[in-house]
Amino acid sequence: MKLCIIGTGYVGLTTGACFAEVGHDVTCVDNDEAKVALLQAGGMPIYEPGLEELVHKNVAAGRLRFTTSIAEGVERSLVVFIAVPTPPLPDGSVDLSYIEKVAREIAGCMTSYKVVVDKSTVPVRTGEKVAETIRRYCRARVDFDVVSNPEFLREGYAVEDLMHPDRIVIGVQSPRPVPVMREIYEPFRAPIIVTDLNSAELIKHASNSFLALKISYINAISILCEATGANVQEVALGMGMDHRIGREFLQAGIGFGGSCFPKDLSAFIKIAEQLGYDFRLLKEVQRINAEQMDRFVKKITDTLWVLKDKTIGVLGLAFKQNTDDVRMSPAIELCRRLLKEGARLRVHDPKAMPKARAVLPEATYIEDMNDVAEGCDALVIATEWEIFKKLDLERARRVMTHPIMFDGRNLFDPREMERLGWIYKSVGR
Ligand SMILES: NC(=O)C1=CN([C@@H]2O[C@H](COP(=O)(O)OP(=O)(O)OC[C@H]3O[C@@H](n4cnc5c(N)ncnc54)[C@H](O)[C@@H]3O)[C@@H](O)[C@H]2O)C=CC1
Ligand SMILES: O=C(O)[C@H]1O[C@H](OP(=O)(O)OP(=O)(O)OC[C@H]2O[C@@H](n3ccc(=O)[nH]c3=O)[C@H](O)[C@@H]2O)[C@H](O)[C@@H](O)[C@@H]1O
Repeated sequence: MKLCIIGTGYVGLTTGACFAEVGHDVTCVDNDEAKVALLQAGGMPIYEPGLEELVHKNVAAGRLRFTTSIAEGVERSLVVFIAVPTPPLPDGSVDLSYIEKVAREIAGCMTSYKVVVDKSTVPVRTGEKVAETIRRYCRARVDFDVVSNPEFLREGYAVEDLMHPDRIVIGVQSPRPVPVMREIYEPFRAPIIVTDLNSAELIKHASNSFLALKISYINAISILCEATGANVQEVALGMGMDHRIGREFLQAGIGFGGSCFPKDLSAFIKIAEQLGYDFRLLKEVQRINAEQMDRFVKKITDTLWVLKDKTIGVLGLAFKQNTDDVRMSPAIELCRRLLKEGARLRVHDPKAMPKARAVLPEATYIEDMNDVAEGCDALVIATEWEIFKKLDLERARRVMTHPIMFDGRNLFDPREMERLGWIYKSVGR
């Protein structure tokens, strides 16, 4: 099937590569000329495990190409996916100007029937507006269908999630585009849910909000664990083994971040408000998340007392492991809070240092994670990278003024850390 994807970012690029991998003919479009030039030259604008190989393989096979021209992509394809940003506005609602602009541009160059699929995360009723816009701006007066096909991939596992999805959601206004959508997804062998446009859009916001709720729930439980000497990881395990609850998304920590959960929560609360419902449950999820960071910073200041002129080593800058993405990263937020208190920072991340430098220029960047502790008054774990479990703890202990670790991701065993001579503080244990 000939497919076009508009917006070659985390979602567009990984989706495009996976569609090509299963045999579709894919044209990825982006209006960022530098990004397209980089991709055409064989470079990669993002780090995502397995993606580079997939892109190179499918470009070489002639199934994947990059362009800055929407007209070229639309002309060549039957199905046009929209995967452009939907960032938050200051009041929490969604900036839909990228979607609207792309919808107009697609309409302007359509000369035959197209299926226009929204993959960006959008408020309920956006698909209806996209359809109206295309109708208004399509000079050629050709037929089209608008489909909502939300994306559920996680950064850091994007290729795996796309190749083996739990489900595919297809929201339609009529049955006409359903066979085409089924054909696109048939190679992925996943359950397909066909529903109406509004339900599909709600499924996406409701899913992300529920996952955020799960994290805030376990973070709230971590407070009770700390107050009673219980262990939040064991509580989470005991809860999660009930298959109705499930074990995932029960990792207590410094709170969730990233380019999606915070913005999607705000958006969902705003949409609910516009529809006449005060979604207080989700406001509480936001409040618990903000307080979790406050509590962690307080843990550091309670122990170190004055942070001014102290040196703190921070391991982790990405918003989670396996990615170089620092958008709305709790680790970056934590660094900013420590800098504000007057601390000096020695920081390291396996992949996110180039992107972090742009938003956190005040820190000293250390190439080797084992060199971070040198001269530090404390070490902080801010991102759940598996590799940090291999930190040379004995060497770190020797080169620090005092071996204190604040583990915001519960990577180490508290008893073992104490045995090794550390003052060790984690979350909910
Ligand atoms: N990042 C993620 O893990 C996930 C993101 N989403 C949603 O997918 C959407 C896209 O997110 P990301 O891929 O993270 O964003 P991104 O910022 O990484 O990529 C978006 C791309 O669209 C391009 N673009 C903007 N306007 C354009 C235009 N007029 N014409 C052509 N290209 C244009 C940008 O240059 C950029 O390369 C958002 O709605 C997001 O909420 C959904 C699931 C997962
Ligand atoms: O809509 C989106 O963009 C995506 O948002 C999330 O994916 P992502 O933001 O890539 O990352 P997650 O793995 O969900 O982690 C988000 C944040 O929650 C934190 N987290 C996650 C899980 C957990 O148990 N505890 C916890 O604190 C992570 O550290 C991270 O800061 C969802 O998991 C995806 O299904 C969705 O497609």
